[in-house]
Amino acid sequence: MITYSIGLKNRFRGITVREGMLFEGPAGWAEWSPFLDYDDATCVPWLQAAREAAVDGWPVPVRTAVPVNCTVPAVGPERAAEIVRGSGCGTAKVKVAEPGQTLNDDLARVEAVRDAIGSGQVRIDANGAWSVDDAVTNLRQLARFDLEYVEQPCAAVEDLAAVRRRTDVPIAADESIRRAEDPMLVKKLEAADVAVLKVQPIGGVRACLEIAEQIGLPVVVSSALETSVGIAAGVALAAALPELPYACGLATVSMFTGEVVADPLLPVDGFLPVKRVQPDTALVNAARADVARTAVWEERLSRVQKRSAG
Ligand SMILES: O=C(O)CCC(=O)C1=CC=C[C@@H](O)[C@@H]1C(=O)O
Ligand SMILES: [Mg+2]
Repeated sequence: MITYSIGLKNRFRGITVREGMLFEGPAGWAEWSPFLDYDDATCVPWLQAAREAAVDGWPVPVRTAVPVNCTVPAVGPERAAEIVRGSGCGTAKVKVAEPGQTLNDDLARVEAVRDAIGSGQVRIDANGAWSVDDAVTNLRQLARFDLEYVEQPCAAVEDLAAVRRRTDVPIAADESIRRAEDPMLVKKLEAADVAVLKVQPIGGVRACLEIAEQIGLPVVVSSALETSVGIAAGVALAAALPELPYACGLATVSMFTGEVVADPLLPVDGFLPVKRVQPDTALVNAARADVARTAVWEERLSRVQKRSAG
């Protein structure tokens, strides 16, 4: 059992360091890395996903490579353009509505990304930060950069449905699926055009495949900001889906300042290869968390294990 602690190049989702655990089972390596602000109950599906990776393995892939977007955090326009140009990806996902920033910050960032990517696709993610009215007015301005879709403009699924009826920009549901009691509400309320699925929060590749089948929407597989060990599970899902019409949000390894795998899952010409990965001893040792953080994670794991067994 390894606990890792790796810095992020830019603040993302309010964090600058990513922590998690890695372990090996008969089927291969697994990552368990629920965000630190999640309570124990929320961490249970994350553990199911790790068990699937370690014990059961993943379904047979139907493709050998997965198209991916580059992910642009809430940085300034110059840095945003640099990230896009350095990625080699034909699709970019841009974070908007960052706390403490303004619509003008978003407009400048999305404009820089549109310029950098040329005729490629630009999608944005508001992480549920807008009200329905704010979403409609902000999208009216942001739509001039030709958006592929907006991910989770508002927090409530009813609000997603309301925005969808008042804008031409397609809507993707992320938190409304991964953090909802009933992910199928998105379908019932016709709240989205695209379903974003993340393997760890949803409880594994097979759990995601089931949702994909039931929800009847095109799926974008996205990362939960993992090392290449966790990203491999997302790639396995994307590789097993019968249809994959959009680029996936799995090119996040480059957001880390370190890695645990010698041949990391970084995109080449906008695609990730479908493969399992193996941690490298020297890289793992460099990424290893200190004694205090390791103890925190070991306690967390044992609490969540008890909960998930009971
Ligand atoms: O989708 C991507 O391009 C990368 C993954 C990503 O954006 C996220 C990963 C982890 C936590 C989330 O806040 C965030 C998201 O909301 O989609
Ligand atoms: Mg999202």
